[in-house]
Amino acid sequence: MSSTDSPAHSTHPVNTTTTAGTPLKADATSAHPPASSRDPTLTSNAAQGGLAAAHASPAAELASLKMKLKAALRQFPDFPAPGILFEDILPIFADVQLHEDLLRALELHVLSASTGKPDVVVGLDARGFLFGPSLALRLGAGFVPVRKQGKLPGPCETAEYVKEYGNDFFQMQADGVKKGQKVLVVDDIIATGGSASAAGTLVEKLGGIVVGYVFILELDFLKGRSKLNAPVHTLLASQEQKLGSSES
Ligand SMILES: O=P(O)(O)OC[C@H]1O[C@H](OP(=O)(O)OP(=O)(O)O)[C@H](O)[C@@H]1O
Ligand SMILES: Nc1ncnc2[nH]cnc12
Repeated sequence: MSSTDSPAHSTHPVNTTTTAGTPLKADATSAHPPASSRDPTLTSNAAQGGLAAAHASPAAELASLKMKLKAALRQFPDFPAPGILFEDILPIFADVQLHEDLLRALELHVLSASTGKPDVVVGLDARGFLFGPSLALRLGAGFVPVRKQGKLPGPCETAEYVKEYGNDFFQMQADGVKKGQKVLVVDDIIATGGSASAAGTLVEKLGGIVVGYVFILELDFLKGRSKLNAPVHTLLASQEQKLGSSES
């Protein structure tokens, strides 16, 4: 898998908004890097230059798809709490072509992984449900949800976790994953890694083997991947630091 190992970076096109308004194109700031800068996760020079229409390789196709996906993200300052720059992935799903591009990019990413095809895709409540089942179908894998506490019937395993803006409990049904099954954990965003780490803990409690984690977007300044004990694959990376932070 051509995993994005997310070296230090800071660049992506930025749409911001006032607290209640429509997102606006913004000037670059430390928290909102300039739109013209290159994103090191977009690795193909050809794709960056818009020359990858006829893809010479899966890597070139993936680079081209990433560029389109990244341009669709929106940022909302101070949501859901002051100091949080919220990354909104929903425009991807509102557009048929971008939705298709996302699934193709994730499929390319996973199929190039040395871990091979998983038996089960585990998606995290709630945004991991937006694409987890579709990706599972493409991979010929089952889909099993991790849900917030109190939503699942029958015997469940529970894990508490802390995320970028609060803490919560996750649950999985006790028979959701069978002993020895290979599991790919997917979610839209990794921030602190608390949510994904708790999901991995639940899978392991059920006897599953976590073969990898896949995210659309990584807030790599939070170093969430350090909490995860299996390969981490992210399509895009964003945000050098928290909104309002005085660090350079
Ligand atoms: O890496 P972390 O710091 O744990 O943060 C990442 C998690 O936060 C968001 O979910 P949220 O709990 O806001 O729930 P939602 O998907 O229901 O909006 C996001 O979808 C991830 O699941
Ligand atoms: N900054 C952020 N934007 C969107 N979802 C998140 N989940 C955790 N941190 C987030």
